[in-house]
Amino acid sequence: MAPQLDGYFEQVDALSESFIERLRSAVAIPSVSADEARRPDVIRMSKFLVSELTKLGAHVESRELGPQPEKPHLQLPPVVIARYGSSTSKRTILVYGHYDVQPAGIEDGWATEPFSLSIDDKGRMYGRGSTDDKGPVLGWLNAIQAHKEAGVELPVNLLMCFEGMEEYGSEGLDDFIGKEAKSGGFFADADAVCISDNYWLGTEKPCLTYGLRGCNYYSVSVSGPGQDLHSGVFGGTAQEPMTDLVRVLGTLVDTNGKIQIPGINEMVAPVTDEERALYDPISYTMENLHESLGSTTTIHSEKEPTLMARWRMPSLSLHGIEGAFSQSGAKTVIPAKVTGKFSIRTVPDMESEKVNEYVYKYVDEQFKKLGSKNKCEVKLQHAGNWWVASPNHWNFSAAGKAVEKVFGVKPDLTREGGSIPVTLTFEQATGKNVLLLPMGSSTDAAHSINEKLDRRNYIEGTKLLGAYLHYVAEEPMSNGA
Ligand SMILES: C[C@H](N)C(=O)N[C@@H](Cc1c[nH]cn1)C(=O)O
Ligand SMILES: [Zn+2]
Ligand SMILES: [Zn+2]
Repeated sequence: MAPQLDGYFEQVDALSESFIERLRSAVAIPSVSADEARRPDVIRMSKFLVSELTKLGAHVESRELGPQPEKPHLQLPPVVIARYGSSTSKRTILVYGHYDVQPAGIEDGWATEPFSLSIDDKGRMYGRGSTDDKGPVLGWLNAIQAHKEAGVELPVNLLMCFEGMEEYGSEGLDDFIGKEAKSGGFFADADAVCISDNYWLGTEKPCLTYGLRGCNYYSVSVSGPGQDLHSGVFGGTAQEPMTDLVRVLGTLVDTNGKIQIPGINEMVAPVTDEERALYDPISYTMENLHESLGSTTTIHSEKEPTLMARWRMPSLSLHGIEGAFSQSGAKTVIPAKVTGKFSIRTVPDMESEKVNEYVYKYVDEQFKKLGSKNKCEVKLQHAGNWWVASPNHWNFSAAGKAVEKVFGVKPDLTREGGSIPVTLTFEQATGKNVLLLPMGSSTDAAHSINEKLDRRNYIEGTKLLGAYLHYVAEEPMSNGA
């Protein structure tokens, strides 16, 4: 395999500038799934992928998912599915990624235009979606191209599934995967699944990830007055929705992250001694956290409770308030309706439905305690389950060998604090092992301002994805099903 991989690696290096241009084109499409006005751009991004994959010689289909639940005037973006190779003597690997991104605007504090790839002298490539998840998605396309141009045969059949609603709870995708994983469906012959959509723990050492937290995302709206009011004219005469909302939101979690909703923490599976022992060997320091956090304002001061808090415990975050005055300046308005957004990251053995029940009950109680005449409504916006898999499978061993080949180190085995709602769906629908093989590093600032992907992670990451396909082709079946 060595000469084949060497030829492939050389080709990746030779094509690296064109791979960066491919990422530049993708970042320039503001495919923000949460923003209705951006839906045409999300669709444009799907077309970009279809066109790139077609040029590479893949069989590509753009599959419609129908109207968006709750917003039926909007069509969901299509799922782009593709196949490269169909040899019955090769293993078939299904890869997943998403082409939608989180919202971003220069006014949020970005140092450069978020939808224009900007590369600094250290090779940091800034732009929304660079690491989450356009870089990794394009990594698969780059891997195909470099194989073709190096004249190296892809040692597996590659199935691809790229969606455009991941950052909005992967609406519509579960049913689609369920259907396509069945006999005769597009994904029916997958032997294993690989997802590149999370991050290394630090900046130097790659990792393989076998667990994710789930995410239940809520909105809580408080309304009263018929329209926004002048606070000089109406202040002191009307009960204010914003006052009620911040008081309710303030009861959900404390400064040290302890969730105040009864029943939530009680559902968490106890940590076993065996599990605790897994944390010690992981290469991670509080300095790594400070670097990625951009501050030292941590809740814990030690590595183990920090990693547990991220991977193994639930957390509740407040995200924002729709309808509130948020610009600079001093507008003296009383907003008539405000909607707070918060989410709970879930872990084993939390049950999503129960989490919802506890949240609704608690929010109602807290609002009632205020004795307000305003109206309060709490709703689930979307939910995705937690996932934990076995890393003792050929899918993981192959990825471990690929990491050693490309980066010269053994990867850490990690869990991830973020959520990829369809991971569990893929596992259940295909009945196959799912591996998370991240490309980006801990300092990439996914979802934040100044999101970036380092050139090294993108180019060596492309090598890694290709090398993984070679090692996966060679792994004996005995190691897992
Ligand atoms: C880990 C992945 N790259 C990611 O960012 N996932 C999102 C998924 C999500 C859930 N609700 C909204 N988006 C995340 O973890 O926030
Ligand atoms: Zn994301
Ligand atoms: Zn992502």
